[in-house]
Amino acid sequence: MKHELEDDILDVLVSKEEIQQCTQELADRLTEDYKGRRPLLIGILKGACPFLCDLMQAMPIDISLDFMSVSSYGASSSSTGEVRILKDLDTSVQDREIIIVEDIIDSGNTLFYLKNLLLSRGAKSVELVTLLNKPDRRTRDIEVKYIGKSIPDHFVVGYGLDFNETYRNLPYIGILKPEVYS
Ligand SMILES: O=P(O)(O)OC[C@H]1O[C@H](OP(=O)(O)OP(=O)(O)O)[C@H](O)[C@@H]1O
Ligand code: HPA
Repeated sequence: MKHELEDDILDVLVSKEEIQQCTQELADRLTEDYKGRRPLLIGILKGACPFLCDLMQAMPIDISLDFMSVSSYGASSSSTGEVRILKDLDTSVQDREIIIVEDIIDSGNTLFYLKNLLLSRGAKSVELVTLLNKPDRRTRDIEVKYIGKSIPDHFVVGYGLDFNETYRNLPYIGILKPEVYS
């Protein structure tokens, strides 16, 4: 029998409808806070792509857009939390108001590093928006102003989030069946 992605999902944690609702609420807040300020939205590849696409279309204000791709060095063992930049920005951040867009914040290491990097490059302000937040996993003290939904410490996939580069195209956030890991 044909194997479908859905066969590997134990439970739907955040439905398509709930994702849409969280996204709209975040977009409304960002629209209100950033109108007239032309923020630079920076999407962190690859996981943030579906969320970024939906979020920016729900923000009827002037924005600009760029992307970064980063990879962690085994973050928790590094006190500086350094991450490797695989793709850097095309745009200068000097004096820009930045909104970093993420699908999920887990340890907080990626955003801790990126926020400090962009401030050191002369950004005027840097705020973080994430669809999902896993507070139980946090090892970095970072302020995340815009959070869609806080979730328990499950490994989740879908809507951009992957396991071994699979499941990113599921339209909802799901918990994987344990046997998929083993
Ligand atoms: O808070 P942290 O512990 O730093 O984890 C969060 C990071 O991990 C995920 O990316 P991942 O490295 O899996 O890359 P991907 O988006 O390409 O899947 C996610 O998109 C964040 O960038
Ligand atoms: O729960 C997760 N799923 C997929 N990628 C992730 N990166 C951090 N947390 C997760």
